[in-house]
Amino acid sequence: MSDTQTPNSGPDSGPSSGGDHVHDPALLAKAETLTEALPFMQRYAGKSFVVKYGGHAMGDPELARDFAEDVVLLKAVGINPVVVHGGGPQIGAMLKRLGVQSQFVDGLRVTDQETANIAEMVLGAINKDIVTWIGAAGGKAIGISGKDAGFVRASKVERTKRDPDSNIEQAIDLGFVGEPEAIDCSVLKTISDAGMIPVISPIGVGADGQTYNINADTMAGAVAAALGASRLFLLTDVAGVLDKAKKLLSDLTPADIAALRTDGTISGGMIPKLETCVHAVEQGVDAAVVLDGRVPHAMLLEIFTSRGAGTLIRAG
Ligand SMILES: Nc1ncnc2c1ncn2[C@@H]1O[C@H](COP(=O)(O)OP(=O)(O)O)[C@@H](O)[C@H]1O
Ligand SMILES: CC(=O)N[C@@H](CCC(=O)OP(=O)(O)O)C(=O)O
Repeated sequence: MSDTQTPNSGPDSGPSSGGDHVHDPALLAKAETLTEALPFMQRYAGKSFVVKYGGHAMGDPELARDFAEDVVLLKAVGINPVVVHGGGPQIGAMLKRLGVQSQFVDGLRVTDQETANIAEMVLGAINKDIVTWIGAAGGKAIGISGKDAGFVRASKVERTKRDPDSNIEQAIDLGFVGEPEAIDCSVLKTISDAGMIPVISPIGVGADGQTYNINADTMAGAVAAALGASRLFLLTDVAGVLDKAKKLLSDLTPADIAALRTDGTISGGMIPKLETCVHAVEQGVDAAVVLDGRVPHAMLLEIFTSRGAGTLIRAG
């Protein structure tokens, strides 16, 4: 320490004269926030957290900066964050610009070869943006898709729908929509062990080399399950899962989610999101959380304070 520096002369040390600042409530509140975080830091050190950053949560550059800072902070306190990103709205905008029609079935984009190519291109650009934000926040990120080192082998998603007239199950062809069949976690561990943060684009490769468009929630859940992650965070553009009266549901089990789906409370993109959460917790992930990505530092508040945010999903 230099001669001119005193123990309280940090950038935010407040009034410099007298002893009053020792009891400065703002300073004490900051110290309390840090000590409140301590048991959580101790509990989670060395654990993997998978964070899915949705396309809807990406719009605001300030929020993107906050998100990157949160991820870098997790890494700095010994947690291994793994980022999986979406980009649905951005893919939709590009398809529109190029005059390509697009439709969704249960939150999944029907994907022909041209759509798969465009999705891969748009997701690749988003991937590098996130890598750059993390770099700007002082972290080191490596951007990869499931094609890199072939780490996500995908297979075609098969869906059926019951025809209301004949009551017969009919196959629906979603094209090149894939789901992870096998994930090679050694690639992620190599990146994490080297002090870097993997940033994953939701593209997989089939046994035959075919490119598959994977819903980013599905990808995140599969990565979390394969890693045996402690937490799966799904950042989106709503406060969490809402009931029919738009009230936040703060805790859900897989049985609750099945009932919400049957009675139509959840629809669209929330369907694959919650399917993912159920799958992840049933595969051993301790908990999944649907979080509001519009709230600055939503993830830090959820992880390092005792006030929960969003909707927590645990195995029943
Ligand atoms: N019960 C529900 N509670 C909250 N959101 C819901 C519900 N049912 C459907 N949704 C929709 O799910 C959307 C989130 O999914 P999605 O659009 O795929 O987001 P993201 O791009 O962040 O993954 C919300 O914006 C909302 O429109
Ligand atoms: C098969 C499928 O639906 N793939 C998604 C992949 C991106 C995604 O999931 O992005 P969000 O998380 O932002 O919605 C798509 O084409 O939109």
